[in-house]
Amino acid sequence: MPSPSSTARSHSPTDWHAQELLLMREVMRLIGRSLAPGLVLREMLHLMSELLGLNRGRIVLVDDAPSSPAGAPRTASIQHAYGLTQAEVQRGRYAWGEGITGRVLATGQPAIVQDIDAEPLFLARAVARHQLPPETVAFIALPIEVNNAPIGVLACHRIRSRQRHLNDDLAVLRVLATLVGQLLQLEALVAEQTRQLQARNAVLANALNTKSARYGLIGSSPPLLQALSELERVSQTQATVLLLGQSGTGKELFARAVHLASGRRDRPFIKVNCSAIPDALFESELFGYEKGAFTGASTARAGWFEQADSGTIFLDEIGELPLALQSKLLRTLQEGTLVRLGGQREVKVNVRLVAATHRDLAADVEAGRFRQDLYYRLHVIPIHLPSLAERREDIRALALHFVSRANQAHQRNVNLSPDALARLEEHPWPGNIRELGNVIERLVLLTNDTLVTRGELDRFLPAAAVVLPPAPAPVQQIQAEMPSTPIAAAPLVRDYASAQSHSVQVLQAALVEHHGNQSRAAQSLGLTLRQFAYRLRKAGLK
Ligand SMILES: Nc1ncnc2c1ncn2[C@@H]1O[C@H](COP(=O)(O)OP(=O)(O)OP(=O)(O)O)[C@@H](O)[C@H]1O
Repeated sequence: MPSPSSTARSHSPTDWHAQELLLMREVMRLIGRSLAPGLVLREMLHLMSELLGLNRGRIVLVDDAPSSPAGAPRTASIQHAYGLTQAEVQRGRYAWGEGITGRVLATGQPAIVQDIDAEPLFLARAVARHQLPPETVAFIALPIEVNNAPIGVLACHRIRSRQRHLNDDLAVLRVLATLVGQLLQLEALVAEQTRQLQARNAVLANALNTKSARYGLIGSSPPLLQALSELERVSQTQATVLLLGQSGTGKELFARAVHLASGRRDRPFIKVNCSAIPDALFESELFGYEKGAFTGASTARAGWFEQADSGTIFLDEIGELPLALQSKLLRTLQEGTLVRLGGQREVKVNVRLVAATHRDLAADVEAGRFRQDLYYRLHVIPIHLPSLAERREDIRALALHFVSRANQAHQRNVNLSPDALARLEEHPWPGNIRELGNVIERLVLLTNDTLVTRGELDRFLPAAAVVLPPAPAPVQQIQAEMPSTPIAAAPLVRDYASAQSHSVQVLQAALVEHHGNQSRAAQSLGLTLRQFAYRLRKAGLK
């Protein structure tokens, strides 16, 4: 290429225009080649000098010193340069408002110094005056902005006695300063996303390495690991396990873990949600029926106990089991046999029972709602599952796990900012892990942002006062809503009061009083959990 000073002085306006276009084309080409702005910016400054005679170009950027105390004076320094020695670059540090460069930073306004020798504010700090040509030298400094705030300065020297018009140089420099701002903003965005992905990977890798991951359980908090080690100790035995814990704490996942950790892992795992089955259907569902046992029983059918033979049966919400069936269950557990509804024959079953409840079974025994002998039988190995509030250190890993899962399921690319994760750690989570999972899924589906911050997250967090525990599985909900026409004479059919027996306000007040605990709220109104849940749904509260 020709030397800058010779070309700069002999071009026609058309030549200059061609040089400008060449500069732009070269810079654009470079941007496409590399994401590292250092290379692009240095080459841009080189071409400014080579093609337009705008010499000793430099990019001064605000010093980003997170360790400096709040309120410390801000400074900026030369980060990219062309035609400056190492020592000159080192000297290029400016306080806010200091000299021409500092002023451009402080005001966000461009500065054009026609003659540096005549400008008292000009510092000649980076390049000493005697290093510059003896003729009149101009200095141009333009702000580099991101989101309308100056983050740096693009500056260069210019020999004043050239034919090229100053305004033409300014027009090109303005475009270049805008481009630099965009490049730096992109670089910051990529760096932030990379940092977040690395942090997320670290948390997920850590979670995967823990033994809980073997059962699909995320978390490594001491209370979770404690529950897990109790589980592993008993999994190889045949003993009944009783999982205690609030709704949504992972009782079903733990029940599956008991099954997977046992020698029965290749045999069936049958889950039964006792709170979702109408009383009249309990016996036939659990123990099966013979042909002709009731109207409509045109064929015999094995119940869930038989289907779980040589595997594991998980009776969720066992506190909801009608009293009459509690004694039948006890017999099956003690003798390993059952008799189908309408049958005579004893059928042998080899089933391991895992039961779960969020109720205080001891209190139910006391109140005569639960058989004491069955309670003792179930209570051989109780495992307490911690609430999410007792294991806040797991919230981050769980949240990231749910974000990943929801992103995959809905083909989205949503991330949580560090302050959003901190907000999740502060939330009380009365609905525990299920509530956390639901909030994250809703957020991933509905947010318009790819990076969700604390403020955006707040829109998705429920108001603290009324937090409803989650609903049972959908199929079983349908069963629960079926009219309760007794199939066989059930000795303990609960009285189904009218669905409008309690107003919305009464239902809501009961929930608030019992901190969202549906069982307690139902009890306080003299309703079963199912009756209560049904009314909630009817009232549109669920
Ligand atoms: N440690 C965990 N890691 C990942 N997901 C979990 C964990 N614990 C629970 N979950 C998820 O949270 C949700 C609720 O868990 P689960 O159904 O096992 O709770 P629960 O205690 O049985 O609730 P309920 O008493 O209401 O039946 C499920 O989607 C489950 O996959």
